[in-house]
Amino acid sequence: FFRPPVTLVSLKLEVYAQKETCSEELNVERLVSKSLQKVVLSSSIGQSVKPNSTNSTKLELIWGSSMYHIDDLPFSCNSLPDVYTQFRKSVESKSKVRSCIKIPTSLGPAPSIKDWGCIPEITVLGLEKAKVSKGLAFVGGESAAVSRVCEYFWTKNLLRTYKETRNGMLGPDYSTKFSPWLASGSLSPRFIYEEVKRFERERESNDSTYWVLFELIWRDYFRFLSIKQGNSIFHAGGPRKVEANWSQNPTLFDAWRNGQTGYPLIDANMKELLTTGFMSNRGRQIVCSFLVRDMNIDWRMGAEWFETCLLDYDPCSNYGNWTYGAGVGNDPREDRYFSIPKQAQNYDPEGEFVAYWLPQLRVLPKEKRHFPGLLYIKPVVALKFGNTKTTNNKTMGSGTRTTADENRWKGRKGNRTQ
Ligand SMILES: Cc1cc2nc3c(=O)[nH]c(=O)nc-3n(C[C@H](O)[C@H](O)[C@H](O)COP(=O)(O)OP(=O)(O)OC[C@H]3O[C@@H](n4cnc5c(N)ncnc54)[C@H](O)[C@@H]3O)c2cc1C
Repeated sequence: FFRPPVTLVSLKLEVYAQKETCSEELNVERLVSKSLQKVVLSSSIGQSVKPNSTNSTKLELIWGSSMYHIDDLPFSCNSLPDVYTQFRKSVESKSKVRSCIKIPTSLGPAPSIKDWGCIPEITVLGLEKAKVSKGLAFVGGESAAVSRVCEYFWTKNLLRTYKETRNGMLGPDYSTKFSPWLASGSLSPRFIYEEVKRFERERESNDSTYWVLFELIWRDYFRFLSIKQGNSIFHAGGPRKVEANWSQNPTLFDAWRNGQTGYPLIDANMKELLTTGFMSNRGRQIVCSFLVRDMNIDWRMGAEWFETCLLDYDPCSNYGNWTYGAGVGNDPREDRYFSIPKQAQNYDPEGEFVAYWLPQLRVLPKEKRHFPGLLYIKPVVALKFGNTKTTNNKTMGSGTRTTADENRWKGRKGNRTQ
């Protein structure tokens, strides 16, 4: 599936798309380019013209997905720093974010294409519209994306407080919710950068206004890392080739993906993902840690489930974050355990989030909602560090991975995950 952010068939018969970095996407680029060379064109008088080197339709790939342009990095992608902070400090001091290109006043007439096809209604696909009162109703396209930037920054003034609210889990406004538009190419990170800078000039400049850029630099970092690390971001051992004895227990994995683990914080997050295609960053870190640390399940199964469900799925950010979460990413300091009792206490102290997604918990007093005991599903695994609220985030080591598990996985995901 090819999702070019901008695809224009001009009168010169060129197709423009954004340059991708990961192997499956690069393969699609090659296939599209090859197929375009075979496109038979109609001349102005309606005759078929044989494609040749001068008249065949060309695929023009343009770098456009990151905030810092790849050509403006102070190092080549192959010598990218292995630690995020080094990358961030380097680009912040040595590179400049390019301005957005001005929108042309006119693009000329649209090419005459008889049948554009149509996008099927979701009911035709056997799906139903989810009824979610506490979330953002994502609408596709650039206009909706720009409206969201305008709403979040200017109308609601939420950029001022982003750093304090960004770890929330419930509602439309604890974080920007820009990611689905960024992933589909409907929103440029350079546009967000310009709007942040304008906000800082016209309203206020503080830690929160900076923090949106800080997060967008993470996004850039994962994209550039995918060039440096190639397919190793899809491999069990990750870029560091860590040997670990992961399980692929289907019962445990199904409990996780269907939100039936017996831990309301995990189940509520997984139900949100299944229903809406979105999950907060806090939720993603918690369910990832639970899958790999408490369940010891192969992190790639989790990453692939996210790939299936997420509206903002992007191979670089998804597999990049999963490798970090599983402790196989290039920076071992990011190898963290998220204690469910502690996360529940800090980020959902009133049990509002879990009660929203798991209505059966609403009758319980707030302090019982995260550990409802016999009133809820029996936990499918015990927590590594028990149910105490005082457990700190811990760094854990990993064991040795078996060849049998590795072979089973190869069958599912092809070459990319060898
Ligand atoms: C296991 C896991 C998987 C993830 N998979 C994806 C994915 O497939 N696609 C995706 O876009 N993000 C992914 N993320 C990153 C992050 O969770 C989402 O970008 C964020 O939750 C989107 O919500 P938001 O736009 O409101 O973020 P905000 O908090 O408002 O952040 C603003 C923007 O910064 C970027 N950003 C923020 N955090 C991160 C991060 N950790 N890594 C990379 N970029 C970040 C995003 O583009 C985001 O839109 C993943 C994180 C984890 C822990």
